[in-house]
Amino acid sequence: MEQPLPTAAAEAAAGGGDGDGEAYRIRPLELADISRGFLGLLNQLSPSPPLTEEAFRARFEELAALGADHLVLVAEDAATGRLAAAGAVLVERKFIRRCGRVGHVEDVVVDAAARGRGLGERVVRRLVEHARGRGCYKVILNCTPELTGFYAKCGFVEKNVQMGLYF
Ligand SMILES: CC(=O)SCCNC(=O)CCNC(=O)[C@H](O)C(C)(C)COP(=O)(O)OP(=O)(O)OC[C@H]1O[C@@H](n2cnc3c(N)ncnc32)[C@H](O)[C@@H]1OP(=O)(O)O
Repeated sequence: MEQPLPTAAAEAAAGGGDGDGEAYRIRPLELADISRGFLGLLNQLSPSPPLTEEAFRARFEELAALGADHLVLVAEDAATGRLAAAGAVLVERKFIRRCGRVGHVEDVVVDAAARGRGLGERVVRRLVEHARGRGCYKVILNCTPELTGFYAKCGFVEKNVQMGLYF
């Protein structure tokens, strides 16, 4: 039986479930989303080799075990049932800042055909609200310079620089 990630209740409590007659319903990722275009959506973010259903399920269950500290949101097109956007936030638990928490926004993507209608901003704002509801004192993300305007619209300000080391 299909179960949404257990973060669903916490996310709903933080303002989720806005399916009230809107064209897109933003909700937590479900196992069945593999057949609603989730992987194709992620492919628009970063082209990857195809993922088997088994691998998808294993990763889904791994993330579910993290509870509300890891939330993947998707936007479902109410008319077609296909996914039009996705994004994730994970909550880092620190020792500093009196054992403070930091939200990390990752893997935000809107289907090419649905861009420019405010969907990306809606997803990001919902991820931020989730992090705030989990007690985070800040939310951070990495992006290319071309996207700073988009994230500024979502309330972010530029701070420091990103560094990476790839294997
Ligand atoms: C942390 C990360 O995940 S970074 C990776 C981000 N994802 C990608 O790059 C994947 C490919 N791109 C996309 O999926 C989309 O273009 C997104 C997610 C960047 C934007 O999604 P959209 O739904 O098109 O954005 P949305 O319509 O919500 O835009 C909100 C506002 O930001 C503005 N905006 C959107 N994209 C940009 C941009 N690249 N530069 C500047 N402003 C932008 C819009 O004009 C809009 O402003 P307005 O309110 O004044 O009209």
